[in-house]
Amino acid sequence: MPAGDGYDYAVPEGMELSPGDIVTVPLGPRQVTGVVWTDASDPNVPDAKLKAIIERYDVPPLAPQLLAFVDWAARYYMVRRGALLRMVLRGEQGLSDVRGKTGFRKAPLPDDVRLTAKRMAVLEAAGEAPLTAKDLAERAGVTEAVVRGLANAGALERTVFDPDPPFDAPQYGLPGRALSPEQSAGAGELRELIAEGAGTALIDGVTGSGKTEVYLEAVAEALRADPTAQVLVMLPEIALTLPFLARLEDRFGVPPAHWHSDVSSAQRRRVWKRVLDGSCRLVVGARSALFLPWQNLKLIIVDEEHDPAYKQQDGILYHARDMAVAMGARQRFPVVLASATPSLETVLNCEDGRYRRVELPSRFGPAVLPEIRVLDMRGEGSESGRWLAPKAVGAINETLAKKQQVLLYLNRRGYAPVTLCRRCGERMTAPDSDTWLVEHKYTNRLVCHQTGFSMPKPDKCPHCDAEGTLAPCGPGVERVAEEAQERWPDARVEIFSSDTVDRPGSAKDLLKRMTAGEIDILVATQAAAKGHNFPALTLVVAVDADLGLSGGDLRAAERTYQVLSQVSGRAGRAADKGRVLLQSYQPQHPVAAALSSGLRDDFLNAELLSREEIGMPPFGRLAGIILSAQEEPKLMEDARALAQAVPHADGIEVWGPAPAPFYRLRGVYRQRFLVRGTKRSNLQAFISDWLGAVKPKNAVRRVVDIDPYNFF
Ligand SMILES: Nc1ncnc2c1ncn2[C@@H]1O[C@H](COP(=O)(O)OP(=O)(O)OP(=O)(O)O)[C@@H](O)[C@H]1O
Ligand SMILES: [Zn+2]
Repeated sequence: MPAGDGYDYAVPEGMELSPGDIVTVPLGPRQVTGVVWTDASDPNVPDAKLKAIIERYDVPPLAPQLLAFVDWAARYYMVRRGALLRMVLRGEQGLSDVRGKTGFRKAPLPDDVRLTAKRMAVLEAAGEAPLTAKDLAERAGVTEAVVRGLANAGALERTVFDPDPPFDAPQYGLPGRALSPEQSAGAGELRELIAEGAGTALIDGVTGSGKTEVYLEAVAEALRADPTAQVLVMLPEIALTLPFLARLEDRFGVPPAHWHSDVSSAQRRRVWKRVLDGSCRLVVGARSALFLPWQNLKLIIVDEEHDPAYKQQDGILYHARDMAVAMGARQRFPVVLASATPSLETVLNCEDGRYRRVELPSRFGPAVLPEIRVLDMRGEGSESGRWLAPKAVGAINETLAKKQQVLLYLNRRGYAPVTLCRRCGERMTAPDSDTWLVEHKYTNRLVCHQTGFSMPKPDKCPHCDAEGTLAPCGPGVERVAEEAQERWPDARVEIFSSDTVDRPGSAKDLLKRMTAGEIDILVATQAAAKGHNFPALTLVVAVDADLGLSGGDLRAAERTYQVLSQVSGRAGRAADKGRVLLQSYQPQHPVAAALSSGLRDDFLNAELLSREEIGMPPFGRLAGIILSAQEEPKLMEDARALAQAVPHADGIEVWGPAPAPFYRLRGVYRQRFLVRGTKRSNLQAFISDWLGAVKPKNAVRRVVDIDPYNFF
């Protein structure tokens, strides 16, 4: 059924079915996996016309509360039920019957085996535990034929096994670490929440206060209270690191199941299958883990709840934190959010008494919060072509002299954000988008960060044909790293951004080297801001603390505040006190003031007030409607027709159409409406009436974004 809202099928004689059963059905010329939604049939479709269900899988049915949630979420996000169900079925390879599969594992190497590079890769990937030819080939990056060839040569042992064994049960009875009195009190409150069996709590604790230790107590309690309870610990993708998994393994005695975009298909299949049969009881995952086929979910932890990465930006535009809270409320289980910089949505929910607030105001152990200073770049700016102010250079000198580590934070990938022709002023843009190309020196290419388009950096200006006139403008991480290496030739300088850690494993390596003190200066984008513990890191410099304040985004100030406090929170997490320098051209901005004074709540209150004044979230509700088409006239026609058809509704306003900030992206033109309502408005009903009244023009795509976070 993952096609639309559902289809009717006939049940063949002798097949017993109930809602939630997973089946194979014919759909047009194909056979697809579907889920039985109801046994009620549509009286308008004569039984004789129905095609029959082909097969029912011998697995437990999806839980009734999961079906109900899919229905609810589909209505909330105004998408087809089938589209949401497709996310639930994302591990459907777990349906194939794999009992008694042939697997391959390490064997003593016979002398006469010819070893090629591909064969070596397989031998390296093979272990004591058997893997199917497919899984082993995937790990080694070769074809299955290579695996079979090695087995035939006697270098791998063939064996029959279950490739998706159940997960070992988490040992909730192990003692956790000794908690501080503050942490104990917090854990006590969460245990109360588990006993009550419902409600949302926020662990509001400064960076390094030990929020993880506290919520792990709640996890243990939920596992203990119900022998079939399942628990999900959700993190932003990027924070799902090895040290975090190791911490969970320490606490519960077994490696936790984990789920995110980088897990192998074998792991994905196993987790999905074992969540469905209920034997996998503890999953650590990124946002999509919310849609695993849970049987008895009893607790969700949402760590770093403020993180914008919880909002999915393509496909179904859901917000995983919001969905977790909604799921808990509808299925009656507790949800625990954690953050040092909670979102305004969550802050307001706490103030209105809807969420319980658990506070951890100080760092654990001897560590204290770093001292934060704003460097006024208007007075003490850097020399031209350089990006570090003299005071920052001085502080870095002192830190390196003490053999401590420095983090230079700049949320801009690449070498330079803009490439200009010095002769004619031409700004390099992508050929099919209104986006600037960013120079990446590392690869010597110009890259569009919106679409991923890239091209070699040309020798000549494409506009005026002058040679060698294309010049980088402004800094990216690569350029700051270049400056650091020039100034401190002996220092070990490395870059942490999605370009330098693009392979699975490379981020792990880099974090390991940083933790072990093998890097002196780490130049990093937001990728390094989250959750890491670098014991010898005592100085953080935000190279451009204003970046992010511009752009007219509703949440610009809030996000800048959050990311700068998170980055600052990396400094001085062990015994040595940390220092943070924020280079800013707007030192009087409330964000800078709140960071240096440490008066977070003043900032939050001021920000709440200004949102309330303009009726914006979290006080009002927003939805975006994005129209896109390859042909501009059709797009404009559709936009005008919609603009004329805006229905009247009390408390709801529609703005637009306006060109989206990137009007042309990948050759597609985009116009946008923004709908604002009050907290009580039914935006979905309004939008559905409105869009339903105007038949879309051919080839114009309309996407509804409920609770938008991005306005491009
Ligand atoms: N009770 C405890 N016993 C021993 N070590 C602890 C305890 N509580 C916290 N720690 C240590 O303090 C450090 C910070 O803890 P943790 O990572 O849980 O903080 P956090 O509040 O999640 O921080 P952030 O918001 O910065 O990610 C970690 O190295 C952790 O191991
Ligand atoms: Zn030119």
